[in-house]
Amino acid sequence: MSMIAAFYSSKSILITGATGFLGKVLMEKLFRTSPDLKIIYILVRPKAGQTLQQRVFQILNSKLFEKVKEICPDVHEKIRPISADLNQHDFGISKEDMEELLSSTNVIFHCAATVRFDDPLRHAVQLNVTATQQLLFMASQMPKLEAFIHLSTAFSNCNLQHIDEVIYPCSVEPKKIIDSMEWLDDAIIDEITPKLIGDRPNTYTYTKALGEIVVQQEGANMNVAIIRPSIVGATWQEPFPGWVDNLNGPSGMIIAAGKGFLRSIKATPLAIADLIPADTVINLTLAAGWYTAVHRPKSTLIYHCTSGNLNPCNWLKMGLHVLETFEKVPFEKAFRRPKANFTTTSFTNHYWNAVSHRAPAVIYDIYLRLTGRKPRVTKLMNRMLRMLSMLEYFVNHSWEWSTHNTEMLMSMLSPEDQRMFNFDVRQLNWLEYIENYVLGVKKYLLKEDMAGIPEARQHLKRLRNIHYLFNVALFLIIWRLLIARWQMARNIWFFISSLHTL
Ligand SMILES: CCCCCCCCCCCCCCCCCCCCCCCCCC(=O)SCCNC(=O)CCNC(=O)[C@H](O)C(C)(C)COP(=O)(O)OP(=O)(O)OC[C@H]1O[C@@H](n2cnc3c(N)ncnc32)[C@H](O)[C@@H]1OP(=O)(O)O
Ligand SMILES: NC(=O)C1=CN([C@@H]2O[C@H](COP(=O)(O)OP(=O)(O)OC[C@H]3O[C@@H](n4cnc5c(N)ncnc54)[C@H](OP(=O)(O)O)[C@@H]3O)[C@@H](O)[C@H]2O)C=CC1
Repeated sequence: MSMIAAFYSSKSILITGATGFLGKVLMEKLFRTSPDLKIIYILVRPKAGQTLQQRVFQILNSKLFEKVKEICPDVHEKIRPISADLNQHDFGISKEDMEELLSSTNVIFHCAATVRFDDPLRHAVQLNVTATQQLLFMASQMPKLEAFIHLSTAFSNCNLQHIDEVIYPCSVEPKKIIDSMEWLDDAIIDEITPKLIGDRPNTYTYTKALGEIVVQQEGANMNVAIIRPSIVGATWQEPFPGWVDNLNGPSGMIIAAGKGFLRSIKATPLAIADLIPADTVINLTLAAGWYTAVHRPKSTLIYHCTSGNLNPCNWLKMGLHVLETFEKVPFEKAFRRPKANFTTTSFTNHYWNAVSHRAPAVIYDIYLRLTGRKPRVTKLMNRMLRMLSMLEYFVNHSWEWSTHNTEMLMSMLSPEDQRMFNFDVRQLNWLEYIENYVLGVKKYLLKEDMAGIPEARQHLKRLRNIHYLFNVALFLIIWRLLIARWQMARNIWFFISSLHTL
């Protein structure tokens, strides 16, 4: 019997961010491996005109939960959505709900965060720091609490090159930052943001670092652990390979490349592409929850959930394999053929952005306008370029994350748990993983049917012919202009014609 699965059976578990990418994989795994668990409370806000129940219904009816519904048919009754907005005081939770949460919760998984890189500091602090502090305050009033697991990011200290499983101090104490957000106005916050984030690239990584310090300080008397995943990608094995449901990180870029929008990217080809599958992150998270509650380590343990030092893969290998997979499973209605390369200098990057990204978008929009349709490609292209500029930092640096705690945890698991909650990335075959990732993006994100592959291939052939025609036409126009204006070009032309008549 799995010790981890047995631990979660009959437990009341509170999850924040359960409607997010990792939160859903976490809930799925919990229900699949511990169908006897008592209840999962999820803090959810109503969104896009949907009630809490509708949001939960949508999640449970997705493909991700198909296996769970077989194993745990009463899953609907075991999820209790609680109306909560982490931006509000006490999260806006009703008195009755709060009482129930405080008296029943055994384990907390704190996954909610803003993962947007460019969020204004005030908003990022509110969600990634203040809300974490408030949740810890709630946790301190839970008599039955056994473990508090905080999801952070391996990039919270990305200003360092070698990162250990420790919490690093920030120049200003989180409490001072939280306080100052209350009285500083937006203009001043915007002005001081670059100074505060210092050599980190964005407010996300900075506020996640502050969040960790808060966890260490406020959670000193609790059983707390921090998980630091690197770049989370589609699932590797469970519940099935390739599941992904948002555009963050590499997924959006895979779409952009597969649809022919992304043709070049400024990246260091041999830098480590530290991707980690979502199910690996969740297996480690659940194992850490069990270990924290049962073994009660004396200090807050931090677990790096990264692949680089155990099973490294670089951007070149990854990029090439993504492109190779497009040949097997092309995406439908591509804008251009999927073909991309890496640029390494700012000059070549600007050049290829102009020639391969902006110019085709402008030309296509002119065509749309001429045929009476609404131009839209330049807008899409600008959005992609913005995203690309935000990701650039992460594809041009390499980090070394030590993984002593993660390896220690692995060694503490029974053989059964090592199989059921596998987070040993040494077993990951990158080529197979990337292929399934691209396939997953096609099926679950783009919702494209595999039956459409022959038509997608035909479309790519048409694009290739248009490309050849375009190049020939361009060549003839330039040549004609040269002959008209340049004596040397005329001489060459006469020379070639005379060769032909010989
Ligand atoms: C020689 C061979 C060469 C081979 C070459 C091969 C090359 C070819 C192969 C290529 C593949 C392999 C390499 C890939 C490299 C990837 C590197 C990844 C590094 C990741 C590091 C992560 C480290 C940290 C990890 C963490 O710890 S955390 C997780 C990471 N966090 C994020 O990734 C959030 C980022 N995002 C934002 O920060 C905001 O999104 C923001 C961008 C500001 C926009 O912001 P804004 O303009 O306001 O737009 P939105 O409101 O967000 O969206 C507005 C509209 O755009 C949509 N849309 C949002 N996004 C995206 C998106 N991506 N893509 C497309 N659309 C998107 C949205 O659906 C909405 O559509 P609509 O509803 O309007 O129709
Ligand atoms: N994905 C990645 O590449 C990585 C993620 N991480 C960390 O993992 C955790 C989960 O990330 P991921 O699942 O990808 O993120 P998502 O963006 O997919 O999910 C974020 C979750 O937080 C919830 N949330 C946001 N704001 C509020 C709010 N005001 N009140 C209540 N809930 C809110 C969202 O709810 P709603 O659905 O209502 O928006 C959603 O459920 C985060 O802590 C992140 O920092 C770390 C490394 C990499």
